[in-house]
Amino acid sequence: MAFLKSSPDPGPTTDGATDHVARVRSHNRSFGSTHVLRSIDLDIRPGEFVALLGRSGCGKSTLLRSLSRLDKAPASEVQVNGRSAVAFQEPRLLPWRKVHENVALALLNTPQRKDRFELAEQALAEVGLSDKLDAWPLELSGGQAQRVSLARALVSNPSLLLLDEPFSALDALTRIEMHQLVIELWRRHSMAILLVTHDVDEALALADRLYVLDEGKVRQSWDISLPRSDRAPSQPEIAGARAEILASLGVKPTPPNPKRNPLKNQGAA
Ligand SMILES: Nc1ncnc2c1ncn2[C@@H]1O[C@H](COP(=O)(O)OP(=O)(O)OP(=O)(O)O)[C@@H](O)[C@H]1O
Repeated sequence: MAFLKSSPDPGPTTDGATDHVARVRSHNRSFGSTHVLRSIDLDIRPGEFVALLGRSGCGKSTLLRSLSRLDKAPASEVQVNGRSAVAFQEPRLLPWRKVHENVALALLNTPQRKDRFELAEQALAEVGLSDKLDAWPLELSGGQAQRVSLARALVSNPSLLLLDEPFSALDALTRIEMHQLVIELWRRHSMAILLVTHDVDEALALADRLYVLDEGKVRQSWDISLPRSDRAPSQPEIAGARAEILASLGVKPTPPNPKRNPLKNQGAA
């Protein structure tokens, strides 16, 4: 079964349409004479998990900043319906605030201190850190700090969660645990997620849809219908999808090591 299908181009903007949490049309962003984003079209539907993949410097974080409103874009180019929240590559916790206070900082519109604490407590329980409420950020491991950052993004109940390479600094095992956690949170909260990543396998494992960005342009977009739990995809299926995605960026997959003994892997050596 082919699980990678070319996704149709986003249609024209319809006034008042609410079939999307984010809609980007002909979005350009330049810094001085450097054109970073060039006529980007992109849609994120409610509850959808979208990955944005591309080489370093192609404009992924710039697009995420437009979507998060950290960088102000014209409303005709970037529309986000509802609240968005971001988790960055570095957890960005305030070292002089306890863990629960760092999470509660995202609740500026919740006036009662007690309510802020309860919501922070709940969000920290969801990421498995009930025992770290009163810890200081410096007492956390990298993975735990990243969980706090996720709790801080979740606590405001966003309809769009923006993840800017939040797992790239973690070791491989912690990264797998974080993938599982994000999928669990995504299912429970039914929010849409945009994950910025360099990692083709991470995008394939997590996303429903994938946009490949290259030199500030959307090169290609795909629907991914890779079953997450019912049936593990076969190695050739994954390899085929990976090769197709890499080809859109003009990259060839790493060839097998010719010195490796092929019999060894078959258990015959
Ligand atoms: N505030 C800014 N002022 C000037 N140039 C900027 C600014 N923000 C981003 N850029 C430039 O825009 C380009 C794209 O940066 P961006 O951070 O979006 O890339 P990226 O794809 O997220 O890269 P990476 O994967 O390495 O994080 C880079 O050349 C960067 O130097």
